[in-house]
Amino acid sequence: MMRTHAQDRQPSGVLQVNGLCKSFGGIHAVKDISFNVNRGEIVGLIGPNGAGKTTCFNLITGFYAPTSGTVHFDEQEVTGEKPYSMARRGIVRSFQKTNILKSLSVFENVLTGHYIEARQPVWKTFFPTAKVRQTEAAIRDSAARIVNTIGLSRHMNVPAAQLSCGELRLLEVALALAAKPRILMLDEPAAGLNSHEAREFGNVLRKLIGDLVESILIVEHNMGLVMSVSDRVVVMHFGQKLAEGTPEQVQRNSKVVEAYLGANAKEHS
Ligand SMILES: Nc1ncnc2c1ncn2[C@@H]1O[C@H](COP(=O)(O)OP(=O)(O)OP(=O)(O)O)[C@@H](O)[C@H]1O
Repeated sequence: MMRTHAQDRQPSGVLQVNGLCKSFGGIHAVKDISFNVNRGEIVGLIGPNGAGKTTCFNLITGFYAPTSGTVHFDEQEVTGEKPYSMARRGIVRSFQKTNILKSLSVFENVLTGHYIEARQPVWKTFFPTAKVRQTEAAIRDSAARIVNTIGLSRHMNVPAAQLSCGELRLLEVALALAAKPRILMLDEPAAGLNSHEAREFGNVLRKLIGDLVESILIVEHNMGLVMSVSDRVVVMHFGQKLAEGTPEQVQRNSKVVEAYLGANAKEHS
């Protein structure tokens, strides 16, 4: 399925975040954040260090319960549900490195992700009934499709230990895709990538929309990647929403420029 650009469509909200707040003791990490992620969109969530992006991400994926505010997915309230429940609904996040088994091949890693999702014990593979054989074939087809879409088919049988940094980042996304996300949640997926690898990574993300996932929410410091891949960008600063708009709009927004310049000035002082 080809990607239809989000702006060509009627917006239809997959994820709605409303008035979300999270405090840790006296620290207000997230203060009254509201935004939508619509079907067919990639939304970038950006902001200087400590702005509250990861906290916001953890609230949406169920790793933290909000102090107040709501999260709706497909018009159903999911506020405060546990991560496994969010994942079952289709809100799936990727994890850096931790889920990759270095001695297994790319294909085997993605297969493993499917077994976890299908809750089919691997031993059943050795005593297959017709139904198990059918599930097995569907799992292998799905894993192959994911590896192809993610652009790692050349490395299908290569152990993960031999992959480059850029390929490992793609494999992390592939593992998340094995859990059949509707909205894919990526927290700094391009960490450590050079500009060429980040561009390739962005191209892959765009291919996923409308094919393997409905939407993507990406938290990322690599501005080149966020601005080239996102349909809309939400900017956070000191826990609050500072701006929202197309990449062009937020890059021209003087409050956004000031927030980043201020943060950089602090880092370099
Ligand atoms: N578990 C926690 N306990 C106490 N304070 C926390 C906790 N998690 C985050 N914070 C604080 O909340 C604020 C927002 O942090 P958060 O990690 O969400 O920001 P961020 O925008 O993701 O930053 P970065 O880009 O550096 O990862 C920071 O002041 C941070 O110190």
